[in-house]
Amino acid sequence: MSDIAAIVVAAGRGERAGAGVPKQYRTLGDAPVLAHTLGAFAAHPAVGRVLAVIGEADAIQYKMCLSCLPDTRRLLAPVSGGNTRQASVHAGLAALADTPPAIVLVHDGARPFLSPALITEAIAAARAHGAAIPGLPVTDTVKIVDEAGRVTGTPERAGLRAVQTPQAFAFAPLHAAHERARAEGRNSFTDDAAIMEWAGHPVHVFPGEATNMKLTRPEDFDTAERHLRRDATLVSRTGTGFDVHAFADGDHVWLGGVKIPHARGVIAHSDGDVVLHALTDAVLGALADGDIGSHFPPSDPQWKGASSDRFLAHAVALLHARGGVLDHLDATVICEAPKVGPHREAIRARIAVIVGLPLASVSIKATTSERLGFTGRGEGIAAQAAATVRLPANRHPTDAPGV
Ligand SMILES: Nc1ccn([C@@H]2O[C@H](COP(=O)(O)OP(=O)(O)OP(=O)(O)O)[C@@H](O)[C@H]2O)c(=O)n1
Ligand SMILES: C[C@](O)(CO)[C@H](O)COP(=O)(O)O
Repeated sequence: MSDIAAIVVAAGRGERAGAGVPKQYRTLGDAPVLAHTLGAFAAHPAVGRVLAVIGEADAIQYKMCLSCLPDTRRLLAPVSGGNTRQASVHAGLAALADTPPAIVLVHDGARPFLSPALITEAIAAARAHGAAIPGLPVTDTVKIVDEAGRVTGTPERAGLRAVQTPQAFAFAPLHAAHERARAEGRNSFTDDAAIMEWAGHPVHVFPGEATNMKLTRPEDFDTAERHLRRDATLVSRTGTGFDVHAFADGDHVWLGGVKIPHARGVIAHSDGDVVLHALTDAVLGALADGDIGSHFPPSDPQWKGASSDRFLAHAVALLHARGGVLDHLDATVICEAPKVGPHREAIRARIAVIVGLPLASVSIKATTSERLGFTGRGEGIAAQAAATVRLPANRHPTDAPGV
């Protein structure tokens, strides 16, 4: 089982959004808000368990959400929340404490647009820093105002971040901090990072996503519907990639981010992972944005021996930065040996985690070249790949006529 669990808090009443029904159960597109949110975690390859914290009276609405999800296998039975967000998160942590995960993600049920890449980033940042939260630079000037409406201060804007969820933590210290806050009657923390700060833990901030809005006020639902409609107007593009490395002395090769024992190694500036290189070129091809060599020149010493995960992650980050969505990856390894079959599922799982796709959208195939050519003679290994993405029409400079 994965050592990562997600707690989705959805026990609020949505007073500020109005409409007489908790906002997480209002319909957005073709499903309740909460179904979108839970679906994002349930489909993420790295998340093993998803726990919803719901209102005591909301069991029927919650069941409706489940009926909108294609796969509910990783969803645990929901638990009841408390009177505050803090109390609801505490209820979720308490429910996980008997079989604690290493990392827990805490997310608002009312933030339905988080991307798979943000979940991947949150997990990586929590592994690296213990406590990590997504945040965006503030674009308005922020004032501190007293009860009479008088400005009492203007904080330096450069150091401010508007923070979001998923907030990601090593489970044990977050659980302990929540327990301590509860025992000491500290009940007014508005996010989990604040509890960790209060308990003396450093918290790292990584870039959030402008689209990861929290539905809070009535007008937010119009923005959310517009966001969904924009998604429907994305145009599909396909890119292809191809890569070759010659065999040399060594005892392993890297394929799709997995180290595979083999009687030979490869000659390469990086780790020589033909699968990740071909996939990186395929994503860059779909973006019409050069190739792996133009983004990571082999002449640059910093890429010497580099793990190729970062090349593919970079290409996918470029796609997201342009408002695009990665839909599917497909690669074929061409070699006489090593045999890819025994490693296929591990490779698919690793790639799924690197790019934040569900496993069902990552395909790995292999073929020999019938002993013909350089692969047939065992002189080297090759891979070809295709990436299917969706992009906003006319967003990239190279879409403009004449460019
Ligand atoms: N007692 C609470 C309060 C909030 N939440 C959840 O925490 C998230 C962020 O809270 P917020 O946007 O404030 O939601 P509400 O409390 O529902 O909104 P409002 O304050 O307008 O009533 C939401 O997904 C909400 O359902 C919760 O699980 N339990
Ligand atoms: C956790 C949070 O979403 C981070 O921005 C926010 O603090 C929740 O605040 P709310 O008052 O419960 O909406």
